Amino acid sequence: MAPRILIFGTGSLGGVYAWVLSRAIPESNITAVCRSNYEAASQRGFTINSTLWGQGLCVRPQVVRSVSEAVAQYPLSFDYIIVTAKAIPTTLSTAELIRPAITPGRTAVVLVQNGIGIEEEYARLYAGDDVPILSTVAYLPTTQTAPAVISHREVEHLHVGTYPASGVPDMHKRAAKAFVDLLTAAGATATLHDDVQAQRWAKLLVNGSWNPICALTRLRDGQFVDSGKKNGEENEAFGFVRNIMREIASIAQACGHENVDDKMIDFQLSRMTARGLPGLQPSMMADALDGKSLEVDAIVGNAVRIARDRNVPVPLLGAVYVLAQGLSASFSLPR
Ligand SMILES: NC(=O)C1=CN([C@@H]2O[C@H](COP(=O)(O)OP(=O)(O)OC[C@H]3O[C@@H](n4cnc5c(N)ncnc54)[C@H](OP(=O)(O)O)[C@@H]3O)[C@@H](O)[C@H]2O)C=CC1
Ligand SMILES: CC(C)(CO)C(=O)C(=O)O
Repeated sequence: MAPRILIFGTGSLGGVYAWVLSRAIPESNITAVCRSNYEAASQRGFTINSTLWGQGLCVRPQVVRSVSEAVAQYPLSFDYIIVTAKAIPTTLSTAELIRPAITPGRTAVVLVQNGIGIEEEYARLYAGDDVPILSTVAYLPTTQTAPAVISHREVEHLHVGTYPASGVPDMHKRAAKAFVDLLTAAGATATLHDDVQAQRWAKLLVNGSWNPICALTRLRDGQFVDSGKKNGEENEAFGFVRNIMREIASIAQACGHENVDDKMIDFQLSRMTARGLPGLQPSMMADALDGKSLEVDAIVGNAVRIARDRNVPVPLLGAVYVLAQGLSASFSLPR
């Protein structure tokens, strides 16, 4: 039987994964929890414009406003809950909000979110409940350009592993493999890892640097580097990004991920330089332009705290954290 899937927070990434999964399972098996794009998604479905797959691709999942509405329609039946809401603190946490849709022994929670340490509240809440927590790392540059209309470019790859990496029941490892097999059947690119945390740190090189820098400066990655060009002088903007990546790599290394090194930094930087101008708009920049709360703690603050615990000096990342935190706070002040 085709699995039944609940996508919680169906914006840019969630909309694209709804379309991807609809290539392997009936779209009626996919339920999308939506908020600001609810009207558009329920009336017209999601439209994906992709440089990889083509323009005007449409998917029409079941669209609901809440987890309780989804559960009322399909009680005890979700095999996967894919969390693609932003990893920001809310009064009732996302981990708590999805609880009614979880059937222990059946449902796996798939976290498709950037950052580090984002899995811990789920692992704490569901400890002993036989609920596999799958941690994933998404290379999928997407932006919602209008409600339920999403542009995607360049690359599509999901790294998947259990959280934690070891000491979990075999059933959790099987759930991770089954999810990778499902994406593969859908024609997507997914890699199964016994321990996905090194991949998380490798991606944090990109998100911990570019996301806050682009949010703070309102410049895309290529535009930011271009802003640092001076005749005959070293590009300070490029050097700044590299130095932040070096700080993130030194935290990763202190956590035992030695392959997050200068070579990997060069690789991540080369992806940006290959793109040219104007460059990519990271998801945190999209939120800053919309005046929304930023994923500051998931993407920067947690790494800074790990650095402090391990006595790793991160002066640049620490400064970026304080500034991005201030920017995020500014959006909730009355003007
Ligand atoms: N965009 C990208 O290129 C990439 C993003 N990521 C990561 O993936 C995650 C998702 O990012 P992205 O898709 O860009 O985010 P979006 O903001 O585009 O989508 C998140 C969606 O979740 C909805 N949502 C949040 N809370 C609720 C709720 N309580 N009930 C219903 N809906 C809710 C939001 O609604 P509303 O509009 O009302 O806020 C929004 O539609 C983030 O962690 C991001 O860092 C990873 C790789 C690439
Ligand atoms: C930088 C990017 C697009 C990489 O996929 C990303 O993860 C984000 O926008 O948050």
